[in-house]
Order: sequence, then structure tokens, then C-alpha cells
Amino acid sequence: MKVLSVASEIYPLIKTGGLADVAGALPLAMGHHGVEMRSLIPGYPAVMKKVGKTKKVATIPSLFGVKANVLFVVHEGLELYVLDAPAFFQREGGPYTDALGKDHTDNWKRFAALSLTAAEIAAGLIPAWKPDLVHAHDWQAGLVPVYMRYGRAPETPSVITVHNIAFQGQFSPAIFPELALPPEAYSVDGIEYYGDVGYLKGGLQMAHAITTVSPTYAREIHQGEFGMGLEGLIRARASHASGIVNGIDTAVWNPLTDPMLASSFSAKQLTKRAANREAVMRHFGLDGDGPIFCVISRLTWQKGMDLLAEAAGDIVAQGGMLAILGSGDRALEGGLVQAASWHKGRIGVHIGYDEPLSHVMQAGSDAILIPSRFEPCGLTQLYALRYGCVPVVARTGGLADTVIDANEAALSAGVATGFQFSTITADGLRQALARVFEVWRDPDTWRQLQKNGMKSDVSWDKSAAAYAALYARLVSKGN
Ligand SMILES: Nc1ncnc2c1ncn2[C@@H]1O[C@H](COP(=O)(O)OP(=O)(O)O[C@H]2O[C@H](CO)[C@@H](O)[C@H](O)[C@H]2O)[C@@H](O)[C@H]1O
Repeated sequence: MKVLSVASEIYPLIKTGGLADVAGALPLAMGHHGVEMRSLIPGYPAVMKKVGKTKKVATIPSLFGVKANVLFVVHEGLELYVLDAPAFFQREGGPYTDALGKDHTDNWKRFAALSLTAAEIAAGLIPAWKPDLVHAHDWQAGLVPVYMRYGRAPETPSVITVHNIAFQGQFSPAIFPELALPPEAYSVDGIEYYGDVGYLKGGLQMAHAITTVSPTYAREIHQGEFGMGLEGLIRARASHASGIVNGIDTAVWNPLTDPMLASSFSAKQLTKRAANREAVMRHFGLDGDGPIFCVISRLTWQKGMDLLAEAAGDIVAQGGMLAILGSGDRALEGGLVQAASWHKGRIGVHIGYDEPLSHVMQAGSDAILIPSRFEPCGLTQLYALRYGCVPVVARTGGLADTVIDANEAALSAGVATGFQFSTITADGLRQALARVFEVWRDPDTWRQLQKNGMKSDVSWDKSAAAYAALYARLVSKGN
């Protein structure tokens, strides 16, 4: 079966968050399930530079008024169609923002262009490779099912995956006439969304199936608190929606072979984590001998980083250390930097994005803190499990589905892998930290937690099989 995946970022070419990891790992995992998955991605400068020599497979003379080519290349096992439309994608800055971090004002057009190209590929733009199904990710690809339904591929099944329903791609209705859609598309059954145009809304309405990245989040978004305005639509389409938990690329994230580590290790040689611990301490200027808690995150309200700032002093008071890597909200960044200046040698902050450092932190820290208010799946707890770094997580979304809390029952059954807390407040986090310190003081139990985590199946195997079954069902139905 041929499946076209459409995403606005893909590891290892361009990444701002977890979407890239999933978009980069899923195609490789699907290969083991008889699915030939190719990915359509925008030709940002970083992508064009890294892929090197490409082959032109299609030309679109006027894509919203600009000339575009579709290029094909195989990069690190990924079969890629790159949308080379310099007017849209050859820009300074990130995939969505300019060099100053401001959203491009024409993002609606840039990602409509990506989506329309995907629909054209579904309709046969590249005769040698016509997909049996198209899988769109997040709002940036939200219009893919819309263009397919209203265009020339209404029969080809489509799936949309929601990685975070908080990001919806909501734009002024003034853009509608420029989207090259028929007038009836601007309706409650189409892309109209509270008087605006909603890209994710349109995708959720039109896709043949909806998935999100964990079973718990799939249930949570039925409620207003989590659905963020889309809960009614999610409920109406519940019979077409499901949750499939993310896996991770266990070849990239392998503590035995990871070239980014100071020292490789396995569950049998946990003492070899020590060199990584030293590297973390050096990088963050830490000098204690208690447990190291790490945070690798966007520094935002979603991720509970204000709660972390409130509870940081408690970690130090109990003899722990804290290493924070992230960027995001300026006020939250400032609060954490200030905590570090108050607790020199105990709290270290690195504002920025650093992939190799994130690997070393997972390999050298004792625990990772993830106090998210909501978390569709979460990947850092999965990397942590694999690297013997014990996850301490809020009980929400995929965090609830992937970490087994170290309560008495789970500890005595020998299955606990981390700590969960359900009151997602600074006090809830403090209480969890008290439990963490208690177990930390018992090295045998702590080691057992690490080993259980390292044994957990965080690979794509099961989830790729679930996607393969979903694709097969949709394709065999005729849609
Ligand atoms: N400063 C930094 N330096 C280096 N690496 C950093 C970093 N900050 C974050 N990262 C990395 O970026 C990724 C973030 O993954 P998350 O699962 O937290 O996803 P995110 O919230 O971006 O995406 C959404 O999509 C994913 C994928 O479906 C869901 O898991 C998640 O719940 C949802 O919110 C991880 O690989 C992490 O290591």
C-alpha cells in the first residue's frame, strides 16, 4: 500500500517539536507493515541544504500564483517529496516564524499550498506514484482532506492526526476567497469555524478517519477543557476517531549506540551512566551529589513550566539538582533563569534548542520532570524510559498511558516505571517530588524503576501495526 504523509516538519531535516519526531519515525516503522510511506514536506532552506541532489518529478506552474516544483529524494531512509516553492519557503527564521520569531503573515497561504499539492499528488500529479491513502498531520496539513474532498481525489481515503489540538490554524474569513475552494466549503460542514476559517477544523470534518497520539488524549478532547472549541466536532465524529500512542525511533534513541553520549550504557551497566551525569553537571554548572532532575521542553503554560518554577526551590531544599533545557515564553524563561541565579550550583538553565544536549541529559539525569497541564502524547518520557531516566509526570494524555506509577501495588508487582501526579498544581508536583526523593533514598528500588523503564516497549511496533490496520480498513472500504 502506498501512503503519502504530509507534515510541516520532519526529523532529521527540520524540527521544532514532537511532530517532527513522529513524522520522521513513522514512515520507517510503516515499512515493516507493508506500507510504502512517502512524505511531502516544504522546501525550507534547511531542508534544501541537507537533502542535496534531488530529482524533479512535477511542476506546478501556478500554486497560489507562484511557480513550484515537487522534488524527490531519499534521505536517511526517508522517501521525500519536497515542495520547492521559494516564494513560500525560502525564508530566514523557523518553519513558521521570521528571524525575530514572529509568525509569517502568509502562513495560511504557505500551508494551503502544501495541502493543495498533497491533494494534487493524491489525484495523480506524479503518475509513477499515486497514493492509496493520504495521512495529514496537524493544522498545517489540515486542508489536505478538504482539498481532496472538494477536488479531484474525493474517493481517496484520508487520515488526519492531531498532535496538539491547541494549535488550530484559525484565520480571518477574508482569506476564504483565495483558497481556491468552492463556496459551499465555507459552511459549518466545511472549514467555517466560529465565523473564521479553521484549517484543523476542516481536516477533522473532512478526513475519513481522525487519530490522535494517545488513547487518553483521544477521550480527553471530547471535553471542552481539552477540546479547545473542537470538542463538539470530535464528539460528532467519535465513531471515526481513535488514539494511537506514539513510539520513538529506537535506532536514534539507543543508549548502547547513541554517538551523542559521553558514555554508552545498557540496563545491565547502569553505572556507565556516570560519565553522562558528569557531562550534565559540567554543562549546567552543578556541584551537588543528590539526584539530577532534568527538563527538556518548550517553556510554556501547556508544559506546566510555571509550576516547575514554583517547585524548583523544593528540589534544592531536598538535596536535588535541576537542569533545564528549553525555550519559549519569555516570562517563564526569565523566572527559571532567576531561580538558577538564586540556586547557583543546584539549578542550571540553558535557554535554547540543542538536540545533542537533550540526549546527554536523558542519559545522565536521574529523573525527568513533565508537569504538563495537557499532553497529547509526550515523547520525552519515552526517551527517558529508554535511557534509565525516571519520568515524573502529570497524569494526563499520553503521559498517563505510558508511565506506570510507583505506587505500592506497582512497586511490589515489580512493574513501576515512574511517578504520576493527578493534581496538576505546584503542590501536586511538590507531593510527587517528596515521593521521588523517598524512593531515591532506596537505591535498589530506584535501580529497579530504571530497569523496568528500560524494558518498556517504547518502539513503534504496536502503533505502526495499529496505523497499518486503520489504513487497510479505510482502503478496503473504498474510503
Ligand atoms: N530545547 C530543546 N532542545 C532539544 N530538544 C528539545 C527541546 N525542547 C523540546 N525538545 C524535543 O522536542 C520534542 C518535543 O516532544 P513533545 O512530545 O514534548 O512534543 P510537542 O509538545 O512539541 O508536540 C506535540 O506532538 C507530539 C508528537 O505527537 C506529542 O508527543 C506532544 O504531546 C504534543 O504536544 C522531543 O523530542 C524533545 O526532546
